Order: sequence, then C-alpha cells, then structure tokens
Amino acid sequence: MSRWIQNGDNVDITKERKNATFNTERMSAWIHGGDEVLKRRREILDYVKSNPDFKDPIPVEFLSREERVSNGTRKIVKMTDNTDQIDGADFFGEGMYFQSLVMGRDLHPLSLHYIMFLPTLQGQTDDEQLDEWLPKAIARSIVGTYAQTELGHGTNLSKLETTATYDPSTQEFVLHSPTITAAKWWPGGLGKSSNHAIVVAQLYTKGQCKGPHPFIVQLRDLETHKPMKGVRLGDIGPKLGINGSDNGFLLFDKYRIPRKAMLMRYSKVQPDGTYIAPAHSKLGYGTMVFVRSIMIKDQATQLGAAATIATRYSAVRRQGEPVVGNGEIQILDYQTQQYRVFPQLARAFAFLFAAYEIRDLYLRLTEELTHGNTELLPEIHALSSGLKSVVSWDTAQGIEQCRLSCGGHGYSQASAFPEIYGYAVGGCTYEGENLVMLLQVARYLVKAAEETRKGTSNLAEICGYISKTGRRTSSLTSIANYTTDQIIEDLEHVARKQVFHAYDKLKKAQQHVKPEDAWNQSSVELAKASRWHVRLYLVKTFLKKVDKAPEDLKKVMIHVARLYAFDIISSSSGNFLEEGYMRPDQITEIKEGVYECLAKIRPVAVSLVDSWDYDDLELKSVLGKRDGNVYEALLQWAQNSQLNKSDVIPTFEKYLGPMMKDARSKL
Ligand SMILES: CC/C=C\C/C=C\C/C=C\C/C=C\C/C=C\C/C=C\CCCCC(=O)SCCNC(=O)CCNC(=O)[C@H](O)C(C)(C)COP(=O)(O)OP(=O)(O)OC[C@H]1O[C@@H](n2cnc3c(N)ncnc32)[C@H](O)[C@@H]1OP(=O)(O)O
Ligand SMILES: Cc1cc2nc3c(=O)[nH]c(=O)nc-3n(C[C@H](O)[C@H](O)[C@H](O)COP(=O)(O)OP(=O)(O)OC[C@H]3O[C@@H](n4cnc5c(N)ncnc54)[C@H](O)[C@@H]3O)c2cc1C
Repeated sequence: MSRWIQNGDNVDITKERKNATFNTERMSAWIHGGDEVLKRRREILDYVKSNPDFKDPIPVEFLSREERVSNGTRKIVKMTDNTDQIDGADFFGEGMYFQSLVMGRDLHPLSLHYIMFLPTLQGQTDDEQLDEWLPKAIARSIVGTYAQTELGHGTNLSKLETTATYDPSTQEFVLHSPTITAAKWWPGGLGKSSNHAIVVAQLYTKGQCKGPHPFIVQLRDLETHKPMKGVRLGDIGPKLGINGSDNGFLLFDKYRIPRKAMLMRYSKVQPDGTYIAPAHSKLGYGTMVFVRSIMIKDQATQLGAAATIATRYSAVRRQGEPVVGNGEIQILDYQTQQYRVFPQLARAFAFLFAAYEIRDLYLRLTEELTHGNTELLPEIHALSSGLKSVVSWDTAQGIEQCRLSCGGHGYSQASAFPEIYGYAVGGCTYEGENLVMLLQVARYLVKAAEETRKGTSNLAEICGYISKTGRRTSSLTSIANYTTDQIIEDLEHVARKQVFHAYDKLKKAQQHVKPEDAWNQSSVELAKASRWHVRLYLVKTFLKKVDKAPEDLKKVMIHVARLYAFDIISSSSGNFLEEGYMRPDQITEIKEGVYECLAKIRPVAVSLVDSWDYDDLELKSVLGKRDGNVYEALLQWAQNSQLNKSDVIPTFEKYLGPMMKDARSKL
C-alpha cells in the first residue's frame, strides 16, 4: 500500500475534507434543488450501481468504434427498459442524471430519439398525429432522429435543399434530395439505428415554396431494418467525440410519404394543397429552443466534472519544494494553480444556476403556447441562444484549463478530459453555431437599443439595463465594500456601452452601405454586445441565487460568486477602463479581489467539488477519484491496453526486432 493512503483514502484528500467549514450534504442539496432531489439522485445512483447490465466490459476508452456503438446500444436499451426507476417527466433532472450515470459521455443511438424526436412529436403534431406517433415513440417500437442539417447547409435553414412537394392527386408529399449538398448530414442515430426521422424539408405546394417544415418519415423497414426504397443512408464516420453515436447521412430519391406525415400543429396543408401558415413563423423551430435550453445544464455538468477532477488531483499531487527539506507541496497550494482551476469551478456554478432559470422560463413558454400566446418566444430564443453560446464556449475553454492544470496525466484518456472535452465542445456547434446564435441575440439587443433611443422603451426585464441612465464612473471604493449592486451596476455599464457602441456602428454603416453589409461590418461588435449581455445575466443570476442561500452556505458561496464576477471584470479590464469609467487603481482592487477569493476558496475547494455530488461512476476519471488514490489506479487502468495483452507484440517481431537485429549484425 502506498505511504499516501490511510484508511483506504489518500491522506491529503482526507485532510482537505476535514477542513470543510460547511456541511457538504447541505451544500449538495442546495446546489441540486433540495433534500428530496438529492435523495432521488442517491436512489438512482444506487440503482445504477446495483444493475450489472449497466457495466462497461472495460473502460470505453479502450473500445473500438464498433464496440462503442454496440456497448452503448446494449446499455441504452437496458436503461430505457428501466425508465420506471425515474420520473420520466423530469427529463432535465432525473432523466439527464440517469443517462449520464449509465451512458457516460459517448452518447448512444437513442440520444436524438429522446432529445429531439420525441419533443418534436410532442410540440409539433396535431392531436391525431400525436395519438398515432407518440405512443409508438415512447414504447420504442419505432426509433427516430432529427434530420435537418445538410452537407451544404446547417445554419441557414432557408436554403435547405431537400424538397417535400405536395401531390394533391395522391395526397402525398414527394421527398427528394436534388443535389449531393442536399444530403442530410450529422443527425445522431441516423446512420444505422433509427428507422424514422423528423425530416426538415422545403415545403412546395401549388407551385410555391413555403419554407422549411418538419415531416415524420419512415426510413427503414420495420422488420428487416433495410433502408426503404428511395432512401439511402449510412454512418458519417468517427468524430472528435460522441463516437458511441452513429451520426448519419441521408438522401431521398422521389420518396413518397402521406400528407399526414407533415407535422401539422402550427402549419397545415389541406388535401387540395392549400397552405395554412402558423401563428408565428418560427414556431417550427421549437425543438431547437428546447435543446438549447437543456444544453446549459449539460454543459455546466461537464465543466463541474472537469473542475472536480482538477481540484481533487491538485490536492493529491505534490510537486515542487518551496522550502528545501520540507517536502514537496500539494500543487493546489500554488496560486497559479488556483487561478487556473477555481474560476472554472465558479463558472460551472454560474452556468448551473442559469440552467435552472432557463428551465423555468421554458416551462412558462410551453404553458403560454398551449393558450396560443407566442409573446415569450423572442425573449427565450434570445436568452437560450446567448446562454448556449457563451456557456459552451467557456465550458470548452475551462475544460482545457483543467486538463492543462493536471500536467502530463491530464493528457491521458485516464483523466477523462479528452472525453469530456470531445463531448462538450460539440455544443459550440450543434443547435446553432455559436457565433450565429450570438448574432441572433444581437438582433434582439438592437431592437432594445432602438426602442431606448426613440424614448419609447418598455423593455423586458432582462434587457431593462439598456434603457437605464447609469453612472459616469464606477462607485467602487474598496474591494471589501464592493457590493452586489455595485458589481451589477459596473457590468451593466459595460454591457450597455457595448450594446450602444455596436448599435451606433450599425446605424452609421447603414447610412453608407446596404443593410446586409452594414450588419456584416458591425457583426464583431454586435457579437461582443451579445456576450456582455449574457455575462451580465449570468453574474446577476449567480449573485441572486447566493444572496438567497442559507447563511452557512452563503459564507462560502459568496467568494465563488464574487470570483466569477471579478474574473470577468479583471480579464476584460480594458472595457471597464474605457472613458475613465474605472480607474487603474480600481482594477487593481478587483484583481486583489480575485486573489482574495482564491485564498478563501483554497481550504474548502475539495469539499466544494464534493458538493457537486459526482460519483466516480459519473466522473469516469482516474485522476478525479473520490478516494484520491490516483497512482495505483493509473497503473491499474493502463493494464486494459490492448498492447499489454502480451509482453512482446507481433509488430516487434515484424519491424523493430529485425531492424535491431540487422543493426547489431553490422556493428
Ligand atoms: C427518460 C430520459 C431517457 C433518456 C435520455 C436520453 C438522452 C438524452 C440525451 C442528452 C441529454 C443532454 C443534453 C444534450 C447533450 C447532447 C446533445 C446531443 C446531441 C446534439 C443534437 C444536436 C442536434 C442539432 O444540431 S439539430 C440542428 C440544429 N440547427 C440549428 O440550430 C440551425 C441554426 N439556425 C437557425 O436556428 C436559423 O436558421 C437562424 C435562427 C440562424 C435563422 O433562421 P431563419 O433563416 O428562419 O431566420 P430569418 O428568416 O432571418 O428570421 C430571423 C427572425 O426569426 C427569429 N427567430 C429565429 N429563430 C427563432 C426561434 N427559435 N424562436 C423565435 N424566433 C426566432 C429571429 O430572432 C429573427 O427575428 P427578427 O424579429 O427578425 O429579428
Ligand atoms: C456533434 C454534432 C451533432 C449534431 N447533431 C445533429 C442532428 O442530430 N441533427 C441535425 O440536423 N444536425 C446536427 N448537427 C449539425 C449542426 O446543427 C450544425 O453543424 C450546426 O447547426 C452548424 O451548421 P454548419 O455545420 O452548416 O456550419 P456553417 O453554418 O457552415 O458554419 C460555418 C462557419 O460559418 C459561420 N457562419 C455561418 N453563417 C453565418 C452567418 N449568418 N453570419 C456569420 N457567420 C456565419 C459560422 O459562424 C461558422 O464559423 C450536429 C453537429 C454536431 C457537431
């Protein structure tokens, strides 16, 4: 047994846990939404651990692509056989947790079935279609995906090339891919697993194009699973991550589907081909809004996992001896290490709390839509698009910082960082490329700026700051007295300034060039405005949540929330210094605030990450193991390598052996 192990756990990590100034269980309950939620998490965890069907034969990193898809398929079938173990209506909470424990980060052939196919059926069908399709999809007698993106077009839906042409003589639509670039490309589970898809195609009726619309389409024979005649499909090959998912391609050759295959909750085509438009032209984009809103929690969970691994490893890793003879110190004691890791932990919290807000807002939207009210749609579209972009970007950068903070071992797949990164960074692209989505937010902000300039503003609360008359200089005197209101006021100033800077640039350009050129020439500044708008929202949400925390937890969490805010301000100090809003000495104060927060977090860092309540089963990281026994575990993990099956591998006999023998004979 290693000298670092005491009572089973690494001595350093045990010592860290003894430093806790708060009850980790209480903190976990607060983070996850209450005692009952925590209790349910534990029950789900126990269930997953006790079920041998959910075990991987060896760590998935050692499996080939085919083995990954096969293992993932086996597990997701078992998992969805057992959905009675969770509250099926709580997809955001119990559903995502259950899935994360069983499936890990490799995804699986039913991801799109659950995340987009089912929600599209629920959101876009009329009553008759719902009755026909939903029971089949829930029972899994059919498996579906969401096929929208094409080889030639992902962002710009108006230029999708797949056509659905209505033929009133047979009351059918004819699906067709007129070019190679019309091939659907990317949909998860499309390649080999799904037998149905929601296909988004340009609707043609009575000779007119009515834009992209969703259709439910059978792709494979229900018995043989062979592609239907007129349907060509397959897997698109290995990717940066999620290789347990068979993302696929799909082409149609004048493939006929019945009129009722068009999802007709909002738009309709009558038997004679008459088109009835929806109440709001973007109602058909509802599933994307749903996924963007649940992605925020998923991304927060990935960044939280990365920060947990980095923090635990930094507590057990000893490197460097500042006082010669005193022994090497825990790398967590280096301020540079804290500066690298703790802001990632703070971000993960900020994102998680924002995820709760957007979930609640989305539920409100769903309720309003049942009454035909689409008023909330633009606000939620802007917020979910903005959060998705800022959160997925910061998450990807944060995971990489955590990986780097673990030195060489961070580069090994044993750390889980490659899997976490490969999985999470996809979020920068799917559900709308991040920059494009920031520009969607900008459209919303430009309208708010316009209203304000006209003096007619009656802005939604979320952008109320745009029409405020703020201070000309920051009121910060000392970091100790820097209040939540002052922090928000300073961030509002910078966000508002950037919104108007981008708006004025756009308006000025519009006087000289065509509107689309003016937009393009202002787009970098517009995207910056969107980022500030979202960061402000994240800071406000975090501080508000901590303000309402019980006193014992607030004492700790206030340093985490302030670190999040101070890190944003100090790393963009130029924006705050502009036009003398802040003085250099105020920025210095904020930097000192960052260092103070790091020092406050240091003694409780391990307990804070413990409070995220990740089990080893969920983290899937040798470096992040709860017991801290990383060295023994690394050695054990490496034994899984295929190369270790024999002492001498065939390649040696074939190449290296003869090479060396030959060289020896010449000496
Ligand atoms: C029980 C549980 C069991 C098991 C659980 C199992 C599985 C769970 C699995 C995972 C769960 C965890 C989390 C997720 C993790 C991983 C995810 C895995 C897979 C990822 C799947 C990814 C799928 C996809 O990517 S699908 C494809 C997505 N594609 C896009 O997003 C395309 C982006 N483009 C667009 O959205 C649009 O084209 C556009 C917005 C850019 C432009 O649209 P359009 O051309 O129509 O615009 P305009 O005509 O110019 O009009 C613009 C105006 O319209 C407004 N607008 C746009 N969109 C909306 C909207 N949605 N709502 C409201 N308004 C909108 C816009 O604001 C403009 O308004 P204005 O007034 O004119 O300014
Ligand atoms: C892991 C993963 C899973 C996916 N799953 C699915 C799925 O299940 N179903 C599905 O239908 N799709 C899926 N997709 C596709 C995904 O939704 C698209 O890749 C995404 O919408 C971006 O489209 P694109 O790839 O065409 O990029 P493009 O739109 O070509 O973007 C390329 C670049 O051009 C820029 N750009 C494009 N338009 C503009 C603009 N108007 N203004 C400024 N810059 C612009 C972008 O910012 C980006 O830098 C998936 C993708 C990935 C990576």
